[in-house]
Amino acid sequence: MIKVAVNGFGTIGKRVADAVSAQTDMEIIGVSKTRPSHEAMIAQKRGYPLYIADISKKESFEKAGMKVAGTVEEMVRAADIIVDATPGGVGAGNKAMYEKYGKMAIWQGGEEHEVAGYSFNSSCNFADARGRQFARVVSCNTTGLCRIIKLADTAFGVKKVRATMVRRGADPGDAKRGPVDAIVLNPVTIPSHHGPDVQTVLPEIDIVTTALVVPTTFMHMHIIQMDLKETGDRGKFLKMIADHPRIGLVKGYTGIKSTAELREYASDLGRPRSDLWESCVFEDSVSIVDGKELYLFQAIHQEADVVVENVDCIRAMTGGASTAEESVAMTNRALGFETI
Ligand SMILES: NC(=O)C1=CN([C@@H]2O[C@H](COP(=O)(O)OP(=O)(O)OC[C@H]3O[C@@H](n4cnc5c(N)ncnc54)[C@H](O)[C@@H]3O)[C@@H](O)[C@H]2O)C=CC1
Ligand SMILES: O=C(OP(=O)(O)O)[C@H](O)COP(=O)(O)O
Repeated sequence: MIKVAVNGFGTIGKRVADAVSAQTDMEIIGVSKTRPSHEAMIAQKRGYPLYIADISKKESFEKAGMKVAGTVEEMVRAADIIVDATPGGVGAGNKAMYEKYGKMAIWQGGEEHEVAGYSFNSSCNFADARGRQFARVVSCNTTGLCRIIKLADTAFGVKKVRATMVRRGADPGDAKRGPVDAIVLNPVTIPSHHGPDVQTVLPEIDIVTTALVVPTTFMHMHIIQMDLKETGDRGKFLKMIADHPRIGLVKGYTGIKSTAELREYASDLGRPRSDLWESCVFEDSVSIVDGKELYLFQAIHQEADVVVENVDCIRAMTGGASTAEESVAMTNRALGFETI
């Protein structure tokens, strides 16, 4: 059993903990919280040993009826590998602690590529993770871009990519963030960080991205155009998408044209937390113009797509599976996850 600790039990961390604990070859040995919040209560309910960054807060957890297993440092010592899902920028500060105890660690997309020197996506570079002490799972948008670009590149060769990300303003539980009434250019400058971030995984891809933020909470929407090296074949590409274990096809006949309907669909499917671990490509949007220009829309559930990638990254680094196909199949099976 691979002993996994989750440092930072928030939006991503709590999902990674549940996904890890569903696997037959991994176990959660601890999760960390800074305050006795509603998420700490859930950790306790799930039976995850609760560690705290600041041990002087122990009493406040105990007053709230929560058992504290120890400090984050003690949790790190007990683990084989740590998934660091602390807020962007905080995780890098934990590197010295992971180095001190010689532990493997995985950071999230809110950290710079340089924190690990290696960025991961299971559809693209699984084998390169083997034997590494550190890795970073790229951000939710970058994960969605990597999956579909790699697939198109495999099918027809990709000459260049131009993409725009329409990003959700805040996660559903994030009451403090906006915008409430604005379309925000984020950033105003071009490119957004997503293009260079894709190149940390797929360095040969010519890509420019732009991004804006809108007042929604569930999913990002990508408008993607790729110039192909060979003449594209729509039928072949749709079949490849349908066969991909991490990309789902939103069929035209479902009538789904929005993130709101996708959320309803995920909820009706009985997905935990309405999570869509797969990229959701709108079938009717997939178009090939003048033979070599591919266009499509895809929706990306920001809270979910990186979760399954973290599970695969654990296996890739620890040698728990020898190929991406093997790990992806194990991860999906344990979660009862079949793409839409
Ligand atoms: N929320 C999203 O849509 C996505 C987030 N990410 C990345 O995942 C990482 C985590 O983001 P979220 O889960 O959204 O953040 P979050 O704010 O929901 O959760 C972070 C958790 O870390 C805890 N924490 C804060 N400081 C800590 C410390 N010093 N030690 C231990 N725990 C601490 C907080 O209490 C909280 O539970 C970031 O790098 C972010 O960029 C990646 C993909 C999507
Ligand atoms: O990784 C994400 O987005 P990103 O791919 O745009 O960096 C998550 O949606 C977190 O984004 P946030 O930095 O807007 O909270």
